[in-house]
Amino acid sequence: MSRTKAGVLGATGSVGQRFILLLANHPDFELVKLGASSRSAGKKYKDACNWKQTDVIPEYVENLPVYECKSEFFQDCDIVFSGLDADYAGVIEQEFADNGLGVISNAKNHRQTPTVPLVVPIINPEHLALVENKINKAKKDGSNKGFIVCISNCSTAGLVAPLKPLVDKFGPLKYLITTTMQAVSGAGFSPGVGSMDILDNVIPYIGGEEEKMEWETKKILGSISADGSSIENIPDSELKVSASCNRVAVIDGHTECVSFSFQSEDKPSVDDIKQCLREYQCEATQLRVTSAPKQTIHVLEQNDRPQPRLDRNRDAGYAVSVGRVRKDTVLDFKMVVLSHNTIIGAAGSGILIAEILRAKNLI
Ligand SMILES: NC(=O)C1=CN([C@@H]2O[C@H](COP(=O)(O)OP(=O)(O)OC[C@H]3O[C@@H](n4cnc5c(N)ncnc54)[C@H](OP(=O)(O)O)[C@@H]3O)[C@@H](O)[C@H]2O)C=CC1
Ligand SMILES: N[C@@H](CC(=O)OP(=O)(O)O)C(=O)O
Repeated sequence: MSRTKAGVLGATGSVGQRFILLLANHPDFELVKLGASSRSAGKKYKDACNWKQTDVIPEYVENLPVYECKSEFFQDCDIVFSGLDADYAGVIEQEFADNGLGVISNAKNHRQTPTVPLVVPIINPEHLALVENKINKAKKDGSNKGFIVCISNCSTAGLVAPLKPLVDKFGPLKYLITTTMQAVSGAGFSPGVGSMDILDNVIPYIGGEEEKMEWETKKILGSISADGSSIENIPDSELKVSASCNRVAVIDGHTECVSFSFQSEDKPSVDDIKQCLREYQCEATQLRVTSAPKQTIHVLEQNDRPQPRLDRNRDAGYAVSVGRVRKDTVLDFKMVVLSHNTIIGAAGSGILIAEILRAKNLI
């Protein structure tokens, strides 16, 4: 099978750089086009980009030209990954989809659209059925095959990862409370978080983050409509979610303290919870796609884990770590969750979604 040709929008930014690292030498994808703002367009990537990754820029990417983000320049791509600034992503991604391109987006703009799946690929890949239905329709009647898939907010990805297997096994949740400690890479590079603001400090506010976590959870845990064209969120009356978000002096890896209650009065034990999480295997692993984690959720027994520096790279950042699972005195249970915010919380999820679409011959 030949490699799938890929483009990256917002290629110079924090998420864009992570896309480039993950696509470099990827056996399934060939990175052929890069896009960013008009400030960068026309330059070689190495001159347009303020590279901040700990690995060097892949050699063949250094001299690739950067294009303006217009679909006419990306028609040779089979799939386009977007790490665009959310101030511009909405219009640009829609123009790409309207012109026949498939876009996997990290930006928030289209997440609330019911016909756009909001996917954490280790958790709800079944929502990609919306894309499958659209592509199959296009094959039949020649309609536009362009689509947008959104990746969730990075903190939401970590939150829902252990909850979905628990809901599948023990039934719906009633209450969910999370307090996050989010890495600085989540705030991007331009301008990002200043060192004078974050060193020796904690910032107890991340604009818009709490609202996103509270509603995105209900879409990701929601279901596909009967006609297969949209996602129906869990109603607010059935699940109450409360998020408190904080920025901490960590480079990569979002940590969350999560408490939750099930609707059912028939409660599982702490051991039941841990066993369910350990046994969970995501569809990507079953499909054996390239970046699938071997172990989707790592349950850690040491009482001081997970920690971002020690645990964020488990399964190359595609897995989520859970520790300190215990009974809660107010809700049913509490635990600590850690996820790599730019891998399973952003670019890595995009790659995994594309690998799943490719495994199903949809791209
Ligand atoms: N960082 C993270 O962990 C996560 C971020 N996200 C989301 O991903 C997106 C990107 O975030 P991040 O990488 O942190 O942001 P950055 O600020 O680091 O990068 C933004 C990118 O958008 C490009 N851009 C800016 N203005 C325009 C424009 N007018 N037209 C075309 N391109 C433009 C920039 O190009 P140029 O260099 O030319 O200005 C740059 O490539 C955001 O929507 C963010 O909310 C989602 C999940 C996690
Ligand atoms: N806001 C997140 C990053 C993110 O995921 O943002 P968004 O939901 O806009 O994609 C952070 O600061 O860590």
